[in-house]
Amino acid sequence: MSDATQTQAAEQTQTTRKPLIAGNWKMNFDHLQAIAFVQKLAWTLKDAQHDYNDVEVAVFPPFTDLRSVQTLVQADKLELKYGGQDVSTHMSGAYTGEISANFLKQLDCDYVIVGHSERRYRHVESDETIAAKAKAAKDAGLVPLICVGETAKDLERHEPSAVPANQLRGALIDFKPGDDFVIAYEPVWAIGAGSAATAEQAQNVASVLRNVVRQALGEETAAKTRILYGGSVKADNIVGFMKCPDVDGVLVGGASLDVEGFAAIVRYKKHATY
Ligand SMILES: O=C[C@H](O)COP(=O)(O)O
Repeated sequence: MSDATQTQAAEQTQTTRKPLIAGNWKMNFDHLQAIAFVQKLAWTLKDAQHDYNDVEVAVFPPFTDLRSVQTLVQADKLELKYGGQDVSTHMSGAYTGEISANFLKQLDCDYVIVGHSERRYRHVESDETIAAKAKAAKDAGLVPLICVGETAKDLERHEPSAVPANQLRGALIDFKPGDDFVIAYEPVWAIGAGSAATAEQAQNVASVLRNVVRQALGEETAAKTRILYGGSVKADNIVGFMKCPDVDGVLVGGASLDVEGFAAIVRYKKHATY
């Protein structure tokens, strides 16, 4: 398929992919703060008449908050999705400190993040480990949100898309056509930096990543798979990313910890001209 045909195909299918705005809280908020945050977010979005069918919203609290979030979501019948920030490659047994995908599923998690750069680099997780985590999530009925991204050092030696594309190929090794997963392209140099990639940079890598999915799992899977951008996303830069044909949402870190700021990101269509 030529580049032009691929871009045209991407533009046509983007409308069928529901945008996902995801907040990764990282190691912030205890369970009481989590309850207060989710309640306030739900009220803010309700007041703003947010349509969750139009734009999906998910939060990724620390493990210790998940039961509280589940209780609140169920009691108040919230349409908010949630998930874990990491998962074990194992399902049960003598793995001190690990949390299995089945445990997350039992808490009605929808998603789980795998391969975040803070795990890849600070916890030295290999592509093989991340592939095993993505498989464990899938096998338990969770949708893995697979993070990929290049460091500033990678950029000295490679094209921007080279490392993320390789990471994605590695993570998808056990996936079949039709499987559900989400990809988050997070250039490591933009995470927590205060300065994001440009929309053009995000689109260029996202389109390569969609091609990786196309080559590995076929056109149908490539067309339905959502690709998020992450790295210093805020209310004042999200619109540029959401206009990219291959970007279907964002994974927000720091700016997801402020209810008003995160709600403004969720409501990006209100401050955009489409
Ligand atoms: O998971 C989220 C990313 O690491 C982005 O974090 P950030 O929005 O604070 O740059």
